[in-house]
Amino acid sequence: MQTQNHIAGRWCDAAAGDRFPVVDPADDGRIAEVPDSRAEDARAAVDAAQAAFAGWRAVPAKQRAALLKRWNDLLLRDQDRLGALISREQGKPLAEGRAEVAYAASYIEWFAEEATRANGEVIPAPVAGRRMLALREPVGVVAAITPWNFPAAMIARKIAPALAAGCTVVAKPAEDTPLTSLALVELAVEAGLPPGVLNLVCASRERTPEVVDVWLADDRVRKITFTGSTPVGKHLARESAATLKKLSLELGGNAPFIVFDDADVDAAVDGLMAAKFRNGGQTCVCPNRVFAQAGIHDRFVEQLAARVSALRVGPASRADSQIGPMINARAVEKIERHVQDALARGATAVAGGRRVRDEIAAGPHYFAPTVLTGATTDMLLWREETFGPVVPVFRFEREDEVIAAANDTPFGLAAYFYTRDLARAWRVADALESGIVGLNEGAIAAEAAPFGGVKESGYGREGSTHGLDDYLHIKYVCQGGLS
Ligand SMILES: NC(=O)c1ccc[n+]([C@@H]2O[C@H](COP(=O)([O-])OP(=O)(O)OC[C@H]3O[C@@H](n4cnc5c(N)ncnc54)[C@H](O)[C@@H]3O)[C@@H](O)[C@H]2O)c1
Ligand SMILES: O=C[C@H](O)CS(=O)(=O)O
Repeated sequence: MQTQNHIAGRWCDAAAGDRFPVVDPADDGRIAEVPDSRAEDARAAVDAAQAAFAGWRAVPAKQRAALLKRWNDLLLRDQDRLGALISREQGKPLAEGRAEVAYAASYIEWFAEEATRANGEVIPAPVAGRRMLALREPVGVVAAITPWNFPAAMIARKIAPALAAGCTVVAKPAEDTPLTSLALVELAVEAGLPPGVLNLVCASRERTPEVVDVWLADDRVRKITFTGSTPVGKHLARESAATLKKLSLELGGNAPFIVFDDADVDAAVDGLMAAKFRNGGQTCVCPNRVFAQAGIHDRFVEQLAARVSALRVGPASRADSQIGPMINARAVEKIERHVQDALARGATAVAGGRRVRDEIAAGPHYFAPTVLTGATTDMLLWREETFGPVVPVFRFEREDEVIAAANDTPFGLAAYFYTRDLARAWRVADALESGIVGLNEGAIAAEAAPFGGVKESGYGREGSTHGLDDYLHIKYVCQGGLS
């Protein structure tokens, strides 16, 4: 298990020698300790990335692609080991941990292919004697800051396009889940990544601002790519303005999930189960508010409650666990606060509604998969992202009413709706204010898709052919004297 920073091609402790613990959310048991970095370590990482940039950008794209392909193959070779590590430090069921490794690898494979397609343009000159070109060039040193909920996939979908574009990287994983990122960097080194191209520093929650503030202020860092909460995203946008860095912000969500009277209700329940309970609801694109039209509301709730009540809660060490522990005490406290607030304001729990602690779910961070009916817009879970296994159901009558409700949030990451009316499908897809729309589908994540939000869910796109653009800028070259 790799437990040191990686800077300039060397595995090393923090300069001050401090370390912090990484714990298993299933029981708060200590897994390992990793460096608790400070400003000195952050600067050393930028020094290394800057020193490596000229050489890395000069490597032919096909060679960069070959290295990424080797990295992809190594993740798949070690899928069981990495999946178990993800589940151990993040808590998700083992099957989800393994699936996340494949998901992370799919981004690396995708950008290995995209690396060789960063084509420029020759532009027809409007006047004689000139040759005009648009070149796509790597932006330079990229700082990547990632969350705990998908510790492999989130960092892979940042590092892969950055390296594909010819950028070099300094990265800081979430304090709750650094071990997965360290393991991925270890495999990148095994794949042949040159020293300084990819540098990773770990930091505790307390030391993270000190590390990231160095990167924000350093004008050698030309881009920040961040996935996490909207408040932190806004902080990074403010603080990076002084050196005008390029930004990609994948932030919080508050996804609506709408089921119309004309929907296939069975399919809608299947779609909600897939979208909502992946990673125990700790996913930025999880439905956070479910709207059921009056005609199918009761049938939909009855079917949903039965499915949710049957979900098995337990640690990743049990093969039959479907809902793992939440990441930490703060997460469970927020979920409990949302549920208790909703119940106090008139909601009814038709499934779950409380913490779980039994002989199987023996740790302190479990919450029962929950369905609340009678949800109203004065509840905390209306305006805040619960980030847990809680489904509040709001009843509605008309299409215009539910569109207004769905859009009544500062967030705009994902939205879902189920209908079999073709005209309604396009009316609603057009009207929803989100970067991602699931139409009769709850499982929308894929490396080929442009993933990102609007409004206060951020900007920039990860994955797809658009994902490389965030790591490139366009240089216009005009050659004269040719007539
Ligand atoms: N849009 C997406 O793709 C996406 C994906 C995953 C999570 N998220 C969002 O992230 C949130 C949950 O994840 P989280 O709790 O890890 O988010 P978070 O914002 O607390 O942390 C994300 C990262 O930012 C770092 N960070 C925290 N405070 C910082 C500061 N002051 N300066 C610099 N860095 C700081 C953390 O150490 C971590 O590495 C949710 O809102 C979720 O919706 C969004
Ligand atoms: O939590 C946020 C992730 O981006 C979700 S997904 O795995 O990309 O769908």
